[in-house]
Amino acid sequence: MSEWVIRAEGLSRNFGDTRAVQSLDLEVERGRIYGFLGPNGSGKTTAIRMLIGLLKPSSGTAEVLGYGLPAGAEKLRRRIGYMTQKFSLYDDLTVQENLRFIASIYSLSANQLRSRVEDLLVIYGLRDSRHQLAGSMSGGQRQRLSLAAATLHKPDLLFLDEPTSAVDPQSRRDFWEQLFDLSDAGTTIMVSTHYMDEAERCHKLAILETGIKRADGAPDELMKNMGARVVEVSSANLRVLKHRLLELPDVISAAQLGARLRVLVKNRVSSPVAYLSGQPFIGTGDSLTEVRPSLEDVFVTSTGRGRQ
Ligand SMILES: Nc1ncnc2c1ncn2[C@@H]1O[C@H](COP(=O)(O)OP(=O)(O)OP(=O)(O)O)[C@@H](O)[C@H]1O
Repeated sequence: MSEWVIRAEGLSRNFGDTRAVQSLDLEVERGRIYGFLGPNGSGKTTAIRMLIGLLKPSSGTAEVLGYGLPAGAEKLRRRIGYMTQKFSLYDDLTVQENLRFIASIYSLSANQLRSRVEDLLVIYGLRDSRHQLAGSMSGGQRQRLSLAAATLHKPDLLFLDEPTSAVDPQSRRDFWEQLFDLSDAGTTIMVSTHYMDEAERCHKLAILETGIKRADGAPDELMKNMGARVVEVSSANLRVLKHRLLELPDVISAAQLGARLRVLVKNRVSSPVAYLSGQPFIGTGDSLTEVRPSLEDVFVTSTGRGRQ
């Protein structure tokens, strides 16, 4: 039986005339990694801040780890970890001092504190830099330190708001390995991102645009039920071809990827390759192949946005 860690219904938040989050329904199961995928300003941070009880909803309800919000926010805070977009530790303390300082907030005994900090230094590869000032660390190291701090009290639920926006691809991959370890050990993780590859690693995700959830589900499921087929077109004349393709009523988008165009064709077209090949502006030297959808294609079809 599923065990819901987060349930929200009609969750909304306005800032003056800005409807930052609109009527968000959400169900997140224990031990899963759930993603919010959306561009800047789509409401990811606002949704997360409501779910941790930092921000009062304008309307709607949310229950997180069994606590109704905002009434249960104080109790909830002890059982969650939160890592924000910005580095929020002390630049002028060392790695070890930062962790010890945070640990002291959780009223651990001196022995527990020492042993937990030692464990975290090992888990997050920070043992050799324990005496380094946090302010002098690389983006990847700071991110590992932030994750160590957010998980210090072994939270049941971890909120990560665009955690990898300031790090290189290798650090991002390493970071995700750590998230999978945490998830395997039973921690539920909610992560916001605007990176497609990162969203694809989530067990489930919601695509947000202008505060509205446009689609949700497992990445595979979203790709399967996308409502469009994908054709890649190679041609010597991509720029012109792209504009002609976009004029067709059944073409949703045409995005150039290097020497190819990735064209999304509405599902009602039964044979998208034949449909495109039959257009008068497609030359004999052009090649067309149907390919598998990606999460970026799902994003384009569900939001109407994308690389045109
Ligand atoms: N405290 C606030 N006061 C006024 N407007 C706000 C406030 N916080 C967010 N907003 C507005 O609400 C909308 C959603 O912002 P939010 O930060 O939740 O989006 P986001 O998807 O997290 O984007 P980003 O990655 O840029 O933080 C934006 O239009 C933003 O300007």
